Amino acid sequence: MTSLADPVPGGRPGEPGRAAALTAELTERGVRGIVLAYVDTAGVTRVKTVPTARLESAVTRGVGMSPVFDTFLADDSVVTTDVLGGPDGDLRLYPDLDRLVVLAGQPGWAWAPVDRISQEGERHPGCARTFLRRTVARAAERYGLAFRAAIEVEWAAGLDSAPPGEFVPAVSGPAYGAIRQVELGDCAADLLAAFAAQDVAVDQVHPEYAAGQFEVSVGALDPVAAADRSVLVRQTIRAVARRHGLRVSFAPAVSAEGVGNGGHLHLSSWRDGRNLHAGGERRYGMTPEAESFAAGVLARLPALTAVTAPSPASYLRLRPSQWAGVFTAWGHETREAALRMVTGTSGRADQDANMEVKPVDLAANPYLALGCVIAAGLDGVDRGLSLPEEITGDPARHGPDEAAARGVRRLPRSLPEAVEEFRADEVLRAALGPVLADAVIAVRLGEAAAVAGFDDARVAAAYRWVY
Ligand SMILES: NC(=O)CC[C@H](N)C(=O)O
Repeated sequence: MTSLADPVPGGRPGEPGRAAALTAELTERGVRGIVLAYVDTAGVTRVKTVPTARLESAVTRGVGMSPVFDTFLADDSVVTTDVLGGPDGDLRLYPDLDRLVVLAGQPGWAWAPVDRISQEGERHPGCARTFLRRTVARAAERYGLAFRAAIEVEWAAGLDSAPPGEFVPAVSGPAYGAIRQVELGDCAADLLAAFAAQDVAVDQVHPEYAAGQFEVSVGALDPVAAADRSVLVRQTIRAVARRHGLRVSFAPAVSAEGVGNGGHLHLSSWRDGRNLHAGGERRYGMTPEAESFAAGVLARLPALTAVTAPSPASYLRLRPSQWAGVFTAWGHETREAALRMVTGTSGRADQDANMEVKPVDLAANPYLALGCVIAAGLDGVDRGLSLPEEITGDPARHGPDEAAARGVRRLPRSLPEAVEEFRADEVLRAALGPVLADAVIAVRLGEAAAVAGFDDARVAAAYRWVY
């Protein structure tokens, strides 16, 4: 286990000088408190907040929080593993000062992601952010690889004045329609201003397919920063929307029917500043290593689903022909393939080429999802895997025999099915380590048990407002 003697990026205990200077600057800017955020195993963002004057103390000594949240469910009940879930113990939350942002959509507040560290100064084996950082460091040390990642964020805008628990779309009009853009225009403009003030590089914001649905795509960063950014983007959307009388849902399925909210993950692997997904001799410019990386991800998609689609509501979204990518297939710019090779505009492939993993939603803990996808890719590199034949069109149109002949499988249709795949996956479990792997299994089975006997509408309702 790593100790605090190793550098903790950002919130380095023993950096009181930096924290003091920052405290003065934040106070000057009218920041009253800092939101300290992390994402639990179930995918719920949990926070503590401290007054700005306590930042220095938070940076040097951390802020207490029980480890019990590692096995919290989305409905705030608790399951247990051999080592997690009891009432004992405490952890310290250390804010990462490199990622501290003054929140433009929540005047008076700043925000920072945290690492969770034991009272003795050991890294907590259940800390998802530490897991992702460890995975990225392993890729650098062992393979000389670095990554760039971005997580798309889809959300449904509902009226805050709707009866509690209900979703009433805040905008009307067709998918991708100008009507929706006009109806959300003031809020979207404030959102763009908030993102700009927070240094979140936005590629685009647009009305999406489902009722009240929008999407924002942001620029790629190193994986830990990309996961942090995904949490910050949601905090920002929620806060700005609220000031416009809107309530937002990032749930995989806001309603039982129709297209859901995805959290597609874009990832490229790099060596020595070169994008390995461009300029290579394999299909669509992939280098052999990028192809093996992609093939490793493709091979493990059924087990990855337990991490990337972690909610019972995820399986309302993961249905064929709804752009969620529910078959183990890859293609070039193919919207129904679980793995889509994106080559970008001609002339920019060396910057833009990446792979998009679609069966990912925003119930997923972004640190666990990115770390597990990277671990799967690295295993593909280890094994020198090649990609099978690509697909075009919707795999759903193939009968079972043809699909089997092409090696195309439907991803798990339920959380318990996904858990069975995950349980059998030694590579993912080893990457996570036993504490986190057991937490994933216990929490997923707990979520499945919590909705046993529910019909689809009740499942959608149970998770509509928690992520
Ligand atoms: N444009 C899109 O890619 C839509 C994605 C879709 N909403 C999903 O659930 O993944």
